[in-house]
Parts: sequence; C-alpha cells; structure tokens
Amino acid sequence: MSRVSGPWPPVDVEPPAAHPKAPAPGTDLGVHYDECFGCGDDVEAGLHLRSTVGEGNTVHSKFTVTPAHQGAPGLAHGGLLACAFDEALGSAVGNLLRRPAVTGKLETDFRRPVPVGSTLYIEARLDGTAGRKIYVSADGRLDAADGPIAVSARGLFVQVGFEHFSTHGDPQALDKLAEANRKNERTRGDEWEINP
Ligand SMILES: CCCCCCCCCCCC(=O)SCCNC(=O)CCNC(=O)[C@H](O)C(C)(C)COP(=O)(O)OP(=O)(O)OC[C@H]1O[C@@H](n2cnc3c(N)ncnc32)[C@H](O)[C@@H]1OP(=O)(O)O
Repeated sequence: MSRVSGPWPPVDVEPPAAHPKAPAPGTDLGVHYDECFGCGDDVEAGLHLRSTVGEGNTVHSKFTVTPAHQGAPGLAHGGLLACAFDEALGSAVGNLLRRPAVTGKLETDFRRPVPVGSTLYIEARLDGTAGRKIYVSADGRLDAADGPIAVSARGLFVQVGFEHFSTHGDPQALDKLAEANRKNERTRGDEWEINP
C-alpha cells in the first residue's frame, strides 16, 4: 500500500495568501490559549508546542516528547503526535490566514519511532484554499530542523464563523480568551477574516 493517499491538495486550489496583518517571519507566536492541550501553559501534561513564523507561508513548531506522552514504553503515543500536528497546522491557518477554522480531516504518516526526550521540529505550510476549505501539510523532523522526517501530516481545515465556538464551546472560556487576546496585538478580533 502506498504511503501517499493521493494528489495533494485533492482539489484545485487558490495559492495561499497570508493576511496583510499576519505576523512576519521570525515572529514568536506564543500561546494562543492557556488551556489548549497543544500549546497552553496551564496544561501540565500538554504538548507545550512553541511556534515561530517561517518564510513562505510556513510556521515552525517544536514539540519535546515527555514521559506523559508515551504509548509504548519510551516512545511517543501516535495520537499525541497527531495532536501536535493538529496544533502546528492550526497555528499556520490561524496565524497566517487569520481565519477562524477547525480541523475537518487530519491524515498522519508515522515514518519513524519518536522516543521520549526527543524533539520534533515541525514545519507546517499552507498549501492552498478552495472557498472555506484550507489545505495544509507538515513534516516533523527528529531532533533538528534538518533531521530525518519522523512524521508527516496533511490536513483540511474548514473556515467557520465565530458562532461555531460560542454555540458549541464554553462561552465563559471564550470571554476569558477574549480578555487575554485584548492584551495580545496578534490575536485582536478586528484583524480576523470573519466571513466564511
Ligand atoms: C491566532 C490563532 C491561533 C489559532 C491556533 C489554533 C490551533 C489549534 C488547532 C486545533 C484545531 C482543532 O482541533 S479543531 C477541533 C476538531 N474539529 C472539529 O471539532 C470540527 C468538527 N466538525 C465540524 O464542526 C463540521 O463538520 C465542519 C465545520 C468541519 C464542516 O461542517 P459545515 O460547516 O457544515 O460544512 P460542510 O459543508 O460539511 O463542509 C464544508 C466543505 O468541507 C468539506 N469537508 C468537510 N469535512 C471534510 C472531510 N472530513 N473530508 C473532506 N472534505 C470535508 C465538505 O465536503 C465541504 O466541501 P464543499 O462542498 O464546499 O466542496
């Protein structure tokens, strides 16, 4: 069976166009929500991804595997690795396009074991958009930006209105996030593309 599931993106796409107010290459993206399992500081056993904007519609993230992330003894759990890629891809979509979007589909290709103590260097890139559909992909390299690829992923994010989060999520938590965002230039609501 081929590792590659088909052409990517699977449909004709527009080339990705970063939002005019997207953070510049080199910008440290920080934490988008303290309680996020992917990046939040309040989640002790979370992944604590740290991300920086790269050149050419990319975001570079680092994820260090701890004993809390094990599946087999001494090795990262595949589901948590998929989570790291969801976060890295979502960070590329949210920060570069500034469109509210959720993961519709996430495909992962586990190519090498990822031991506890190792760091994945993930490069996520915008591949294109087709209406509300946003296609992204990423490679995660072991222990160095030019290390061997251990995991690759492809994702489809679907742009949604902000009501997706207020309807299905926790309004109090959203208020808390909005308050935090008011203190953070990069995530101000007036800089988002909100019309799906
Ligand atoms: C600074 C900030 C940082 C922000 C940094 C953020 C980082 C965090 C990242 C974590 C992100 C997450 O985990 S998000 C959480 C996990 N995901 C979710 O909970 C999403 C749950 N699913 C849904 O709510 C829904 O299914 C939606 C919104 C995805 C789609 O529903 P919808 O709005 O009714 O739209 P729908 O017509 O179904 O789909 C729209 C188009 O997408 C296509 N489509 C939808 N799903 C799929 C699919 N799985 N595979 C193929 N295609 C699909 C449809 O065919 C359609 O194509 P066409 O007919 O138009 O051609």
